[in-house]
Amino acid sequence: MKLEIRELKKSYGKKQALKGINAVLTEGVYGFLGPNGAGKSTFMNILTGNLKASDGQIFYDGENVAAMGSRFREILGYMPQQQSLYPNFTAEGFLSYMAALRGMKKGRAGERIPEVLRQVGLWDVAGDKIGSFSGGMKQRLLIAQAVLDEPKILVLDEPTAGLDPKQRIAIRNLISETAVGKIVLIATHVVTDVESVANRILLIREGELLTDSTREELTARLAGKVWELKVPEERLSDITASGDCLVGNISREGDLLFVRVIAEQAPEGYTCAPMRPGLEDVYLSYFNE
Ligand SMILES: Nc1ncnc2c1ncn2[C@@H]1O[C@H](COP(=O)(O)OP(=O)(O)OP(=O)(O)O)[C@@H](O)[C@H]1O
Repeated sequence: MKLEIRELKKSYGKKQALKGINAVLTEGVYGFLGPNGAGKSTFMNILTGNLKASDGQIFYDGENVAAMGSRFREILGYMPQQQSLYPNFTAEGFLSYMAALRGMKKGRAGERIPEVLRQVGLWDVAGDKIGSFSGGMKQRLLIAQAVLDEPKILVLDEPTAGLDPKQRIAIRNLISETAVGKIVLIATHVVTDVESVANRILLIREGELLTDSTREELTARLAGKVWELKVPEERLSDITASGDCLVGNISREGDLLFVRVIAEQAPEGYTCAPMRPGLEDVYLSYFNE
């Protein structure tokens, strides 16, 4: 299974939102990371057929998806950013409706709906109205509709937006479980959403793909460059103003601050411990501006 994106471009008037994206996706989970306005939604909307590209093509196993039409949509599952789901539908009713929209046969929908409701942990509330659901439950229902027709390609746009930390973990685990055997693309600017689940990371900025690498390859580039400094509060501005390092997370213990930085060399004059680079550091190193 292969999804190939060739020189994909999109302009809105003078604004070039995608400037020629090239990528080859095979089975696995891809984290599609970039700051607001980078072009993630534009890319996802083109992939899911909601928006027309200005130029370029997408191929699925060598076949142009534009020519595949509804055959491509049938193998695609899409979880949009959270939207107002019909509050008066029950979870089960909503999935029946989505199954009908997708043209699923009644018998198959009847088998799949209980299956996916169980998978996302909503079986017990299958008959409850969506209006009574929490944000996390709604996200789970959106995942359920995306995987209902057993898509080969699963596209998730900001799957944990608006959720609390516990719900985020539950959604991430659910994505890992449902991802098996598929091409899964998760667009987000929340690094922790993809850190543990994605095999590959695509970084996008201003419509350009900066890198397509494994997490390990990306973090290896920062080996020996991430440090934690112990800094008295009054000296924090020295670090932020120095320009020698990128400043990441800051945590406090009493009067001392623990400041995570990326720097070519250990900053002098501070108690300093080397740290193992993570994806957050990678993100900071690309998108600090
Ligand atoms: N309909 C539109 N008309 C004009 N400009 C647009 C339109 N949609 C998006 N843009 C612009 O294209 C660029 C890419 O936007 P896009 O929504 O794809 O980014 P994004 O990475 O998804 O951001 P976010 O995380 O905020 O959703 C931005 O500069 C945005 O302002």
